[in-house]
Amino acid sequence: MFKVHCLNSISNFGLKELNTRYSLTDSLVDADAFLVRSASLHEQEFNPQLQCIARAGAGVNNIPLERCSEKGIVVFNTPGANANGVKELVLAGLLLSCRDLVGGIEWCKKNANDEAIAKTVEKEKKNFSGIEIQGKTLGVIGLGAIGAKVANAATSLAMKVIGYDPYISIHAAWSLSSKVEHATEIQTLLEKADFITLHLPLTNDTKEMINESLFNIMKHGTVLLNFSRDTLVNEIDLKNAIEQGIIKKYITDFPNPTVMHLDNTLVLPHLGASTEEAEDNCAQMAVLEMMEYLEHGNIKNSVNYPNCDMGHCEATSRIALLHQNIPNMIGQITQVLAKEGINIANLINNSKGQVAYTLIDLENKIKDTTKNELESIQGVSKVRIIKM
Ligand SMILES: NC(=O)c1ccc[n+]([C@@H]2O[C@H](COP(=O)([O-])OP(=O)(O)OC[C@H]3O[C@@H](n4cnc5c(N)ncnc54)[C@H](O)[C@@H]3O)[C@@H](O)[C@H]2O)c1
Ligand SMILES: O=C(O)CC[C@@H](O)C(=O)O
Repeated sequence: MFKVHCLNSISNFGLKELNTRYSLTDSLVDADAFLVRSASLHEQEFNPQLQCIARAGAGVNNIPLERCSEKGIVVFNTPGANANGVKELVLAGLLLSCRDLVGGIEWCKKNANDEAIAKTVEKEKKNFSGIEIQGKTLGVIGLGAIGAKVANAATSLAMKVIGYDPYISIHAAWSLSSKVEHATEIQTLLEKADFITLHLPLTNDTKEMINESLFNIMKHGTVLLNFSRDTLVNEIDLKNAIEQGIIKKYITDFPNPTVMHLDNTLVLPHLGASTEEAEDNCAQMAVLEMMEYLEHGNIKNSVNYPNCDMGHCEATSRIALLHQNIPNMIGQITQVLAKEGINIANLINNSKGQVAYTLIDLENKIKDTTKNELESIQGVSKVRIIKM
Protein backbone atom coordinates (compact mmCIF):
# COMPACT_ATOMS: atom_id res chain seq x y z
CA MET A 1 0.00 0.00 0.00
CA PHE A 2 1.42 3.44 -0.96
CA LYS A 3 0.69 6.36 1.34
CA VAL A 4 0.18 9.76 -0.26
CA HIS A 5 0.18 13.08 1.59
CA CYS A 6 -1.38 16.17 -0.04
CA LEU A 7 0.23 19.43 1.07
CA ASN A 8 -2.35 21.54 -0.76
CA SER A 9 -5.83 20.92 -1.97
CA ILE A 10 -5.53 18.64 -5.02
CA SER A 11 -8.50 18.30 -7.39
CA ASN A 12 -10.56 15.13 -6.96
CA PHE A 13 -10.37 14.71 -10.71
CA GLY A 14 -6.75 13.66 -10.12
CA LEU A 15 -7.21 11.88 -6.80
CA LYS A 16 -9.88 9.61 -8.29
CA GLU A 17 -7.14 7.99 -10.40
CA LEU A 18 -5.71 6.42 -7.21
CA ASN A 19 -6.41 2.68 -7.14
CA THR A 20 -6.74 0.31 -4.21
CA ARG A 21 -2.95 0.25 -3.73
CA TYR A 22 -3.09 3.84 -2.41
CA SER A 23 -4.33 5.59 0.69
CA LEU A 24 -4.22 9.26 1.62
CA THR A 25 -2.41 10.04 4.85
CA ASP A 26 -2.55 13.18 7.01
CA SER A 27 0.97 12.49 8.19
CA LEU A 28 4.06 13.75 6.40
CA VAL A 29 6.33 11.27 8.16
CA ASP A 30 5.06 7.98 6.80
CA ALA A 31 4.26 9.13 3.26
CA ASP A 32 5.71 7.43 0.17
CA ALA A 33 4.72 10.40 -1.97
CA PHE A 34 3.75 14.06 -1.63
CA LEU A 35 1.29 15.84 -3.88
CA VAL A 36 1.85 19.58 -3.70
CA ARG A 37 0.93 22.85 -5.37
CA SER A 38 2.58 26.01 -4.04
CA ALA A 39 3.36 24.99 -0.42
CA SER A 40 7.04 25.54 0.34
CA LEU A 41 9.03 22.42 1.14
CA HIS A 42 12.32 24.23 1.76
CA GLU A 43 12.10 23.81 5.54
CA GLN A 44 10.58 20.31 5.36
CA GLU A 45 12.52 17.26 6.58
CA PHE A 46 12.09 14.25 4.26
CA ASN A 47 11.65 10.77 5.72
CA PRO A 48 13.68 7.91 4.17
CA GLN A 49 10.44 6.34 2.91
CA LEU A 50 9.59 9.33 0.68
CA GLN A 51 10.04 8.23 -2.95
CA CYS A 52 8.66 11.15 -4.93
CA ILE A 53 7.07 14.58 -4.90
CA ALA A 54 4.58 15.44 -7.63
CA ARG A 55 4.04 19.16 -8.14
CA ALA A 56 0.58 19.80 -9.61
CA GLY A 57 1.81 22.84 -11.54
CA ALA A 58 4.78 24.22 -13.45
CA GLY A 59 7.06 26.16 -11.06
CA VAL A 60 9.23 24.07 -8.72
CA ASN A 61 10.95 26.89 -6.85
CA ASN A 62 9.02 25.79 -3.73
CA ILE A 63 10.90 22.44 -3.70
CA PRO A 64 14.56 21.93 -2.63
CA LEU A 65 15.61 20.08 -5.78
CA GLU A 66 19.25 19.56 -4.82
CA ARG A 67 18.34 18.02 -1.45
CA CYS A 68 15.76 15.79 -3.17
CA SER A 69 18.38 14.56 -5.65
CA GLU A 70 20.85 13.82 -2.84
CA LYS A 71 18.18 11.72 -1.12
CA GLY A 72 16.97 9.95 -4.26
CA ILE A 73 13.56 11.65 -4.22
CA VAL A 74 12.15 12.13 -7.72
CA VAL A 75 10.37 15.45 -8.27
CA PHE A 76 7.75 15.72 -11.00
CA ASN A 77 5.88 18.70 -12.41
CA THR A 78 3.06 18.95 -14.93
CA PRO A 79 4.37 20.78 -18.00
CA GLY A 80 1.72 22.73 -19.87
CA ALA A 81 -1.18 21.47 -17.77
CA ASN A 82 -2.17 24.94 -16.56
CA ALA A 83 -0.77 26.96 -19.48
CA ASN A 84 -4.12 27.88 -20.99
CA GLY A 85 -5.47 29.05 -17.63
CA VAL A 86 -2.45 31.32 -17.15
CA LYS A 87 -2.61 32.58 -20.75
CA GLU A 88 -6.22 33.66 -20.28
CA LEU A 89 -5.35 35.56 -17.09
CA VAL A 90 -2.38 37.25 -18.79
CA LEU A 91 -4.75 38.46 -21.52
CA ALA A 92 -7.05 39.80 -18.79
CA GLY A 93 -4.04 41.53 -17.20
CA LEU A 94 -3.07 43.04 -20.54
CA LEU A 95 -6.55 44.50 -21.00
CA LEU A 96 -6.78 45.62 -17.35
CA SER A 97 -3.63 47.65 -17.90
CA CYS A 98 -5.04 49.57 -20.89
CA ARG A 99 -7.95 51.43 -19.31
CA ASP A 100 -8.48 51.99 -15.60
CA LEU A 101 -11.16 49.30 -15.41
CA VAL A 102 -10.68 48.70 -11.69
CA GLY A 103 -10.90 52.44 -10.89
CA GLY A 104 -13.92 52.77 -13.17
CA ILE A 105 -15.77 49.89 -11.52
CA GLU A 106 -15.00 51.30 -8.07
CA TRP A 107 -16.27 54.73 -9.18
CA CYS A 108 -19.56 53.18 -10.35
CA LYS A 109 -19.97 51.34 -7.03
CA LYS A 110 -19.25 54.52 -5.06
CA ASN A 111 -21.86 56.40 -7.05
CA ALA A 112 -24.48 53.66 -6.93
CA ASN A 113 -27.07 55.93 -5.31
CA ASP A 114 -26.59 58.85 -7.71
CA GLU A 115 -29.92 59.09 -9.55
CA ALA A 116 -28.18 61.09 -12.27
CA ILE A 117 -25.33 58.60 -12.71
CA ALA A 118 -26.06 58.08 -16.41
CA LYS A 119 -25.35 61.78 -16.96
CA THR A 120 -22.51 62.20 -14.43
CA VAL A 121 -20.63 59.31 -15.96
CA GLU A 122 -20.27 61.10 -19.28
CA LYS A 123 -18.31 63.83 -17.50
CA GLU A 124 -16.26 61.48 -15.31
CA LYS A 125 -15.36 58.65 -17.71
CA LYS A 126 -12.32 60.48 -19.10
CA ASN A 127 -10.60 59.67 -15.78
CA PHE A 128 -10.65 55.97 -16.65
CA SER A 129 -9.93 56.05 -20.40
CA GLY A 130 -6.79 54.55 -21.95
CA ILE A 131 -5.32 52.87 -25.00
CA GLU A 132 -5.87 49.83 -27.21
CA ILE A 133 -3.53 46.87 -27.61
CA GLN A 134 -4.02 46.59 -31.38
CA GLY A 135 -0.80 47.52 -33.16
CA LYS A 136 1.20 47.77 -29.94
CA THR A 137 4.26 45.59 -29.33
CA LEU A 138 4.23 42.82 -26.74
CA GLY A 139 7.59 41.45 -25.60
CA VAL A 140 7.39 37.88 -24.27
CA ILE A 141 10.33 36.72 -22.14
CA GLY A 142 10.26 32.91 -21.93
CA LEU A 143 8.53 31.03 -24.73
CA GLY A 144 7.64 27.75 -23.03
CA ALA A 145 4.15 26.36 -22.52
CA ILE A 146 2.65 29.65 -21.30
CA GLY A 147 4.80 32.18 -23.15
CA ALA A 148 4.13 30.55 -26.54
CA LYS A 149 0.36 30.54 -25.93
CA VAL A 150 0.43 34.20 -24.83
CA ALA A 151 2.53 35.17 -27.85
CA ASN A 152 0.20 33.39 -30.29
CA ALA A 153 -2.94 34.84 -28.68
CA ALA A 154 -1.49 38.35 -28.85
CA THR A 155 -0.80 38.01 -32.59
CA SER A 156 -4.48 37.08 -33.03
CA LEU A 157 -5.39 40.30 -31.22
CA ALA A 158 -3.41 42.25 -33.83
CA MET A 159 -0.45 42.95 -31.56
CA LYS A 160 3.12 42.87 -32.83
CA VAL A 161 4.91 40.22 -30.78
CA ILE A 162 8.60 39.85 -30.11
CA GLY A 163 9.87 36.85 -28.11
CA TYR A 164 13.09 36.10 -26.25
CA ASP A 165 14.08 32.64 -25.00
CA PRO A 166 17.70 31.46 -25.35
CA TYR A 167 16.77 27.93 -24.21
CA ILE A 168 13.53 27.41 -26.17
CA SER A 169 12.59 23.74 -26.68
CA ILE A 170 11.97 22.39 -30.16
CA HIS A 171 8.38 21.63 -29.16
CA ALA A 172 7.77 25.22 -28.03
CA ALA A 173 9.47 26.62 -31.14
CA TRP A 174 7.18 24.52 -33.36
CA SER A 175 4.11 25.74 -31.53
CA LEU A 176 4.97 29.41 -32.03
CA SER A 177 3.21 31.51 -34.66
CA SER A 178 5.49 32.55 -37.54
CA LYS A 179 4.30 36.10 -36.83
CA VAL A 180 6.31 36.17 -33.59
CA GLU A 181 9.56 38.05 -34.10
CA HIS A 182 12.61 36.35 -32.60
CA ALA A 183 14.90 38.44 -30.41
CA THR A 184 18.33 36.92 -29.93
CA GLU A 185 19.22 39.58 -27.35
CA ILE A 186 16.89 40.64 -24.55
CA GLN A 187 17.89 44.29 -25.18
CA THR A 188 16.16 44.25 -28.58
CA LEU A 189 12.91 43.18 -26.96
CA LEU A 190 13.17 45.72 -24.14
CA GLU A 191 13.81 48.59 -26.57
CA LYS A 192 10.81 47.77 -28.77
CA ALA A 193 8.09 46.57 -26.37
CA ASP A 194 5.15 48.62 -25.12
CA PHE A 195 4.09 45.68 -22.94
CA ILE A 196 6.46 43.07 -21.47
CA THR A 197 5.27 39.76 -20.04
CA LEU A 198 7.45 37.32 -18.05
CA HIS A 199 7.08 33.56 -18.58
CA LEU A 200 10.33 32.05 -17.34
CA PRO A 201 11.02 29.94 -14.23
CA LEU A 202 12.48 31.37 -11.02
CA THR A 203 15.95 29.87 -10.54
CA ASN A 204 19.26 31.08 -9.08
CA ASP A 205 20.07 32.40 -12.57
CA THR A 206 16.82 34.30 -13.15
CA LYS A 207 16.28 35.72 -9.62
CA GLU A 208 15.92 39.53 -9.85
CA MET A 209 16.84 39.33 -13.54
CA ILE A 210 14.51 42.27 -14.20
CA ASN A 211 16.52 44.99 -12.50
CA GLU A 212 17.73 48.56 -12.95
CA SER A 213 19.99 47.74 -15.89
CA LEU A 214 17.06 46.28 -17.85
CA PHE A 215 14.55 48.94 -16.71
CA ASN A 216 16.97 51.53 -18.12
CA ILE A 217 16.66 49.98 -21.59
CA MET A 218 12.84 49.87 -21.58
CA LYS A 219 10.67 52.53 -23.25
CA HIS A 220 9.22 55.23 -21.02
CA GLY A 221 5.66 54.12 -20.19
CA THR A 222 6.12 50.35 -20.50
CA VAL A 223 3.55 47.99 -18.96
CA LEU A 224 5.16 45.03 -17.13
CA LEU A 225 3.13 41.87 -16.56
CA ASN A 226 4.43 39.27 -14.11
CA PHE A 227 2.51 36.01 -13.93
CA SER A 228 5.67 33.96 -13.28
CA ARG A 229 7.17 34.71 -9.83
CA ASP A 230 7.59 37.93 -7.84
CA THR A 231 11.34 37.63 -7.21
CA LEU A 232 12.15 37.56 -10.92
CA VAL A 233 11.86 41.33 -10.48
CA ASN A 234 14.05 43.44 -8.20
CA GLU A 235 11.27 45.32 -6.45
CA ILE A 236 13.43 48.22 -5.23
CA ASP A 237 14.45 48.89 -8.83
CA LEU A 238 10.82 48.38 -9.88
CA LYS A 239 9.68 51.06 -7.41
CA ASN A 240 12.22 53.50 -8.89
CA ALA A 241 11.21 52.59 -12.44
CA ILE A 242 7.56 53.29 -11.56
CA GLU A 243 8.49 56.62 -9.95
CA GLN A 244 10.48 57.60 -13.04
CA GLY A 245 7.59 56.66 -15.35
CA ILE A 246 9.59 53.90 -17.10
CA ILE A 247 6.97 51.45 -15.85
CA LYS A 248 3.51 52.88 -16.40
CA LYS A 249 1.75 49.87 -14.84
CA TYR A 250 2.89 46.71 -13.08
CA ILE A 251 0.42 43.82 -13.16
CA THR A 252 1.41 40.93 -10.93
CA ASP A 253 -0.11 37.66 -9.76
CA PHE A 254 2.05 37.62 -6.60
CA PRO A 255 1.02 39.68 -3.59
CA ASN A 256 3.80 40.52 -1.12
CA PRO A 257 4.28 43.35 1.39
CA THR A 258 6.30 45.44 -1.11
CA VAL A 259 4.09 45.29 -4.19
CA MET A 260 0.95 45.88 -2.13
CA HIS A 261 2.21 49.43 -1.53
CA LEU A 262 3.51 50.30 -5.00
CA ASP A 263 1.81 52.98 -7.12
CA ASN A 264 0.35 52.06 -10.51
CA THR A 265 0.35 48.40 -9.58
CA LEU A 266 -2.45 45.86 -9.87
CA VAL A 267 -2.03 42.79 -7.69
CA LEU A 268 -3.97 39.57 -8.27
CA PRO A 269 -4.14 36.76 -5.67
CA HIS A 270 -2.01 34.12 -7.51
CA LEU A 271 -4.94 33.12 -9.72
CA GLY A 272 -3.06 32.00 -12.85
CA ALA A 273 -3.69 28.30 -12.38
CA SER A 274 -6.96 28.65 -10.51
CA THR A 275 -9.46 27.41 -13.05
CA GLU A 276 -11.36 24.14 -12.82
CA GLU A 277 -9.72 22.99 -16.03
CA ALA A 278 -6.14 23.79 -14.97
CA GLU A 279 -6.61 22.30 -11.50
CA ASP A 280 -8.05 19.09 -12.98
CA ASN A 281 -5.33 18.80 -15.65
CA CYS A 282 -2.50 19.40 -13.17
CA ALA A 283 -3.88 17.03 -10.54
CA GLN A 284 -4.48 14.24 -13.03
CA MET A 285 -1.06 14.55 -14.63
CA ALA A 286 0.71 14.72 -11.25
CA VAL A 287 -1.14 11.69 -9.87
CA LEU A 288 -0.50 9.59 -13.00
CA GLU A 289 3.23 10.48 -13.01
CA MET A 290 3.46 9.54 -9.33
CA MET A 291 1.62 6.20 -9.83
CA GLU A 292 3.76 5.22 -12.83
CA TYR A 293 6.88 5.83 -10.75
CA LEU A 294 5.70 4.14 -7.56
CA GLU A 295 4.24 1.07 -9.27
CA HIS A 296 6.62 0.58 -12.22
CA GLY A 297 9.68 2.79 -11.61
CA ASN A 298 9.12 4.70 -14.88
CA ILE A 299 9.91 8.42 -14.87
CA LYS A 300 8.13 11.02 -16.99
CA ASN A 301 8.33 14.79 -16.48
CA SER A 302 10.78 14.79 -13.62
CA VAL A 303 12.67 18.02 -13.08
CA ASN A 304 15.61 16.40 -11.25
CA TYR A 305 15.91 12.87 -12.71
CA PRO A 306 16.04 11.71 -16.36
CA ASN A 307 13.08 10.24 -18.16
CA CYS A 308 13.03 6.44 -18.18
CA ASP A 309 10.41 4.05 -19.55
CA MET A 310 10.84 0.27 -19.44
CA GLY A 311 7.11 -0.45 -19.58
CA HIS A 312 5.57 -2.82 -17.03
CA CYS A 313 7.81 -5.54 -15.63
CA GLU A 314 7.36 -8.96 -17.19
CA ALA A 315 10.54 -10.40 -15.70
CA THR A 316 10.74 -11.99 -12.23
CA SER A 317 11.73 -8.80 -10.41
CA ARG A 318 12.57 -5.12 -10.96
CA ILE A 319 14.85 -2.78 -9.05
CA ALA A 320 15.55 0.93 -9.43
CA LEU A 321 18.72 2.70 -8.35
CA LEU A 322 19.00 6.46 -7.93
CA HIS A 323 22.62 7.48 -7.92
CA GLN A 324 25.27 10.01 -8.80
CA ASN A 325 26.30 10.25 -12.42
CA ILE A 326 29.85 8.93 -11.93
CA PRO A 327 32.08 6.39 -13.71
CA ASN A 328 31.86 2.64 -13.03
CA MET A 329 28.46 2.78 -11.36
CA ILE A 330 26.94 0.20 -13.72
CA GLY A 331 30.04 -1.98 -13.30
CA GLN A 332 29.64 -1.99 -9.52
CA ILE A 333 25.89 -2.65 -9.68
CA THR A 334 26.21 -5.57 -12.12
CA GLN A 335 29.08 -6.99 -10.05
CA VAL A 336 26.86 -7.20 -6.95
CA LEU A 337 24.10 -8.88 -8.97
CA ALA A 338 26.52 -11.32 -10.65
CA LYS A 339 27.98 -12.30 -7.28
CA GLU A 340 24.45 -13.28 -6.16
CA GLY A 341 23.94 -15.29 -9.35
CA ILE A 342 21.22 -12.88 -10.52
CA ASN A 343 20.78 -12.54 -14.28
CA ILE A 344 19.77 -9.23 -15.86
CA ALA A 345 16.83 -9.37 -18.29
CA ASN A 346 16.84 -5.68 -19.21
CA LEU A 347 18.61 -2.54 -18.03
CA ILE A 348 18.23 1.18 -18.68
CA ASN A 349 20.67 3.78 -17.38
CA ASN A 350 19.92 7.44 -18.05
CA SER A 351 21.54 10.53 -16.62
CA LYS A 352 20.56 14.15 -16.05
CA GLY A 353 23.33 16.48 -14.92
CA GLN A 354 24.87 15.23 -11.68
CA VAL A 355 22.40 12.35 -11.16
CA ALA A 356 21.50 9.13 -12.94
CA TYR A 357 18.79 6.50 -12.79
CA THR A 358 19.18 2.79 -13.44
CA LEU A 359 16.17 0.53 -13.85
CA ILE A 360 16.87 -3.22 -14.04
CA ASP A 361 14.61 -6.19 -14.74
CA LEU A 362 15.95 -9.46 -13.31
CA GLU A 363 15.41 -13.12 -14.04
CA ASN A 364 15.72 -14.02 -10.36
CA LYS A 365 14.09 -12.90 -7.15
CA ILE A 366 15.92 -10.17 -5.28
CA LYS A 367 16.74 -10.44 -1.58
CA ASP A 368 16.83 -7.64 1.00
CA THR A 369 20.50 -8.39 1.58
CA THR A 370 21.27 -7.70 -2.11
CA LYS A 371 19.34 -4.43 -1.83
CA ASN A 372 21.44 -3.50 1.21
CA GLU A 373 24.65 -4.27 -0.65
CA LEU A 374 23.57 -2.14 -3.63
CA GLU A 375 22.67 0.67 -1.24
CA SER A 376 26.15 0.60 0.24
CA ILE A 377 27.83 1.42 -3.12
CA GLN A 378 29.42 4.85 -2.83
CA GLY A 379 27.26 7.38 -4.75
CA VAL A 380 23.99 5.41 -4.57
CA SER A 381 21.26 7.53 -2.94
CA LYS A 382 18.41 5.05 -2.96
CA VAL A 383 17.53 1.53 -4.11
CA ARG A 384 13.91 0.54 -4.64
CA ILE A 385 12.60 -2.97 -5.10
CA ILE A 386 9.68 -2.37 -7.42
CA LYS A 387 8.79 -6.02 -7.97
CA MET A 388 10.14 -8.76 -5.65
N1 LIG B 1 0.65 32.55 -12.02
C1 LIG B 1 0.52 31.24 -11.93
O1 LIG B 1 -0.37 30.72 -11.29
C2 LIG B 1 1.48 30.36 -12.69
C3 LIG B 1 1.00 29.17 -13.24
C4 LIG B 1 1.90 28.38 -13.96
C5 LIG B 1 3.22 28.76 -14.09
N2 LIG B 1 3.65 29.90 -13.48
C6 LIG B 1 5.05 30.33 -13.62
O2 LIG B 1 5.33 30.46 -14.99
C7 LIG B 1 6.59 29.87 -15.26
C8 LIG B 1 6.62 29.39 -16.69
O3 LIG B 1 5.70 28.31 -16.83
P1 LIG B 1 5.65 27.45 -18.17
O4 LIG B 1 4.62 26.40 -17.96
O5 LIG B 1 5.57 28.30 -19.38
O6 LIG B 1 7.11 26.77 -18.10
P2 LIG B 1 7.99 26.20 -19.29
O7 LIG B 1 9.08 25.42 -18.67
O8 LIG B 1 7.14 25.53 -20.31
O9 LIG B 1 8.62 27.51 -19.98
C9 LIG B 1 9.60 28.29 -19.39
C10 LIG B 1 10.45 28.88 -20.51
O10 LIG B 1 11.35 29.84 -19.96
C11 LIG B 1 12.56 29.75 -20.71
N3 LIG B 1 13.66 30.38 -20.00
C12 LIG B 1 14.42 29.85 -19.00
N4 LIG B 1 15.34 30.76 -18.62
C13 LIG B 1 15.16 31.85 -19.41
C14 LIG B 1 15.81 33.11 -19.49
N5 LIG B 1 16.83 33.41 -18.71
N6 LIG B 1 15.35 34.00 -20.38
C15 LIG B 1 14.31 33.71 -21.20
N7 LIG B 1 13.66 32.53 -21.17
C16 LIG B 1 14.08 31.62 -20.28
C17 LIG B 1 12.72 28.25 -20.95
O11 LIG B 1 13.61 28.01 -22.03
C18 LIG B 1 11.30 27.82 -21.23
O12 LIG B 1 11.02 27.84 -22.63
C19 LIG B 1 6.71 28.76 -14.21
O13 LIG B 1 8.05 28.45 -13.94
C20 LIG B 1 6.01 29.35 -13.01
O14 LIG B 1 6.94 30.03 -12.20
C21 LIG B 1 2.80 30.71 -12.80
O1 LIG C 1 -0.95 25.73 -7.76
C1 LIG C 1 -1.27 26.86 -8.05
O2 LIG C 1 -2.36 27.34 -7.81
C2 LIG C 1 -0.29 27.77 -8.77
C3 LIG C 1 0.68 27.03 -9.61
C4 LIG C 1 1.58 27.90 -10.45
O3 LIG C 1 2.20 28.91 -9.75
C5 LIG C 1 2.57 27.05 -11.18
O4 LIG C 1 3.76 27.31 -11.11
O5 LIG C 1 2.12 26.11 -11.85
